[in-house]
This record gives sequence, structure tokens and C-alpha cells, in this order.
Amino acid sequence: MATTVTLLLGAASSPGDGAARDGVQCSRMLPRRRQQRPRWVLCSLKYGCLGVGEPGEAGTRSAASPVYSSLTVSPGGEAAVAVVSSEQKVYDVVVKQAALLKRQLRPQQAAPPAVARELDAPRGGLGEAYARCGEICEEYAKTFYLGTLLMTEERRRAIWAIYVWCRRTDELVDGPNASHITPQALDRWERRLEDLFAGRPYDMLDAALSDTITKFPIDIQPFKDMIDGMRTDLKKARYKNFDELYMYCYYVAGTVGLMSVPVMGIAPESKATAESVYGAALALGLANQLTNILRDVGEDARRGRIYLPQDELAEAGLSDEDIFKGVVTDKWRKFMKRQIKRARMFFEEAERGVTELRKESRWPVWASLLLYRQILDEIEANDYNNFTKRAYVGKAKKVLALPVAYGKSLLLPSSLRNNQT
Ligand SMILES: CC(C)=CCC/C(C)=C/CC/C(C)=C/CC/C(C)=C/[C@@H]1[C@@H](COP(=O)(O)OP(=O)(O)O)[C@]1(C)CC/C=C(\C)CC/C=C(\C)CCC=C(C)C
Ligand SMILES: [Mn+2]
Repeated sequence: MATTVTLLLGAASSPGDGAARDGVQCSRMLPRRRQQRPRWVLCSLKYGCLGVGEPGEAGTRSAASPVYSSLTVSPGGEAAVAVVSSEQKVYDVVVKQAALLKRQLRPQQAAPPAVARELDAPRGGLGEAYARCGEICEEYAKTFYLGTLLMTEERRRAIWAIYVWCRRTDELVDGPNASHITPQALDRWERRLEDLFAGRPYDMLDAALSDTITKFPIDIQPFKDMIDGMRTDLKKARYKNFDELYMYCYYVAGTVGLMSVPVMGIAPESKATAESVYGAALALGLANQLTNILRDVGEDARRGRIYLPQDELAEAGLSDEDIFKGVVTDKWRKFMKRQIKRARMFFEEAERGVTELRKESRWPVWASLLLYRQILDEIEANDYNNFTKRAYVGKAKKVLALPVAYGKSLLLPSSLRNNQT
């Protein structure tokens, strides 16, 4: 699939001028609709094409010499239709989510599930469903679970319900029954999702999410997109370039950010636009997934999968065989440095948005950002051996991250600090 996906990257001097920010060049080739947007420039976040690497290094491209993508934009600057449509796809989801949030609308005014009436009953019905979601979340993601305890009860339960749905979706393709999962099974999972959004949950865990969507302006699209990502995972074991990888990362992880923002909520004092906060949430999902991919290179290769962009591997003089052999060479180190740099840029983009969330929601997000980002440091500390050594953040570092995250969660929204939107 040809893709160029964009995010909102803060205020720029004038719409559509391709301004550079933080050394990252922004695309001049924006869809018309975006060029008309006041005060924002949508910058292409295809960092592989936009200033990652040292000047003159392969893969470093700027707006001045656009080679945005081998498959997407001609040197003359005409973007292919396919590019715009992929780009537009994520952008449209972001805008739709932001609009729902601004109007505090529920996407589908589904009848609340029958069990919803029992919401406040501590045992049985929804009370039990949410409690079970909490237990699952605690079991799989302890630190994150701890962070959710700071949130209001309604928000915390909603995040647990979303977490559990994501975890179950991932288990379909990665869990013990994964070898039996067919595209048809994913189609059934999607119908089940539609049913729960229509107020017809199949089981108690679905009922929790079904209830959550009646309380927060959550749209079905990111959920459907995550299922699409899992479909991709079933049939695709190579990614031609960063465009393709970006789209995959959006599907399986960027979507999580989009699902979570309506629940986490934007701080009432924030001056940021909802779109920019969604952009940051998307960036956090992407950063996490890229980090996941870099950590798991060896493990994935043993399953016959290489998520790394094929064109960048070739540029670095590396082949699939090199990945399967798994020997750390200077070529590999150089390649990895570039990948890590890109992931860090997404984390940086995400950071700007975390402060815009409601105060009580910021801690778990900061904690997950800091902890995940440290995996990149660990890959470096392992001298880029992600073939046979799993980068792991030790307990002491994990514990230390929690007060740091808490401290950061007390910061004023950056839109108030530096007059950003
Ligand atoms: C403004 C702003 C920054 C807001 C914050 C938005 C936000 C909460 C973003 C969260 C981003 C996030 C945690 C993304 C998850 C990314 C991820 C690791 C996805 C994994 C996919 C599959 O990959 P793979 O199979 O390669 O990986 P494993 O080997 O299986 O690990 C996932 C596993 C998909 C499933 C995702 C989840 C189970 C996580 C769901 C998490 C939530 C709903 C809560 C998110 C909130 C916080 C604070 C972490
Ligand atoms: Mn997985």
C-alpha cells in the first residue's frame, strides 16, 4: 500500500509553507485541504525521508531535494493519488476523533447495553466486567495499571476496557491459537466489534467496552483499523519502505492513542487544538511500536518476519540474510542508529501532547513513554545486539521512572508555557 501519513506538528509561520521545525523539514506537497488550514502546517512524519540521519547520509532528505518516498512523490512534487488517500485516511480519522471530542459527541448513539443499568453495582453485571478488565490489565501491564489508579474511576475503568479489547485482538494473532486464526476469524471479530458498538456485547469483557463507548466520544474507526493491522500481520512478512511500516504501526499502535484520548481527556486549561493532541497520541503509539520492532528483531526473524524497511536495509548494505544470521557489524550499528533516532523523534513529538491531557491522566502516559523510550537506550547499551539479547529495562530503572513521570505530570500544558496551539 502506498502511504504517506501526516501529523499535525505545531504552529508554523504560514499554512502550507513547508516550514522546518526542530530541523525536520515539512512537506510542501500537502493535500489542498490541508494547505487551507489556518495556523497549522501538516508536516510529513515520514522521518525516514525527512531529516533522519546526518546531512549527506543516505536517507536524509529535505524539502529542498524532495525524495519523499520512492513510491509516492515525484521529484517534480506531484503526489500520487494513492499517497493522498492513505495520508488522508489517518488524517481523517484524527480529524473525526477530534471533532467528536470537541463536541463531546458519542459517535453512535447506541442503546446502552442491558447490563449497563447495573453499572454501579459493585458485583455482578458491569461492576464485575470492569473489575475483570482491571485484573487483566494488572496482570499484563502492571506499571501502567498502577498509573491508571490515579485516574477517576470512570476513566480508569474505560481505559481498562479498551486495554482488554486491544490485548484480546493482539492475542488473536500472537496468542496460543494464532496458528488457527484466519482472515475469516478476524472478520468475525470485527462483526463482534460492530455489535458491541451497537450495544450488543457478546461477553462480559465486551460489555465493559460497550458501556465505555456510551460514556466517552470514542469512534469505532481506530478499533477497526487495529483489526486491519492484524490482517496485515497475517499475510505480510516484509515492509518495502518506511511508508508501509508507518501504516502498519498506525494500525496496530497509533490507533491505541486515538482510542485513549477521549477517555484520558484534554486538560480544560489547555490551549492546544484537539487535532494536535490526537497527533501526539498517534505519535506515541508509533514510537512504541517502532521501539517494539527494534527490540524484537531477532525474535521476529526467528518467526520469518522482518519489519524493518527493506529499502533502508538495502541502502545500508544489509539483506534479509544478514538479519537471519544475526551478527552485529558496523553496518548494522549504523543502520540501527538511524532507526533509533527516528523512534526518538516520534517520542519527542508525543511529549508535546502529554502535558495537554487532563492532569490525572498524565502520569500513566508519562510512565509508559519514559519506560518504553528507555528500551532504546538498552538496545544501545547492548551494542545494538537485538538479535540474541532482549533489551530490558531493569526494575530499578522502572521504579525510578515513576516519580520522574509523576513530576512531569505536574507540568503546565506546553500550550500555556510556550504559547503553542
Ligand atoms: C497526547 C498523548 C500522548 C496521549 C496518550 C495516548 C496514548 C495513551 C497512547 C498509548 C500508546 C500505546 C501504549 C500504544 C501501544 C503500542 C503497542 C506496543 C502496540 C502493540 C501491538 C502489537 O505489536 P506486537 O505484536 O509486535 O507486540 P507484542 O510483541 O505483542 O508486545 C500491541 C500489542 C497492540 C495491543 C496494544 C495494547 C494491548 C496496549 C493497549 C493500551 C491501552 C489501551 C492503554 C494505553 C494507555 C497508556 C497510558 C499506555
Ligand atoms: Mn503481539
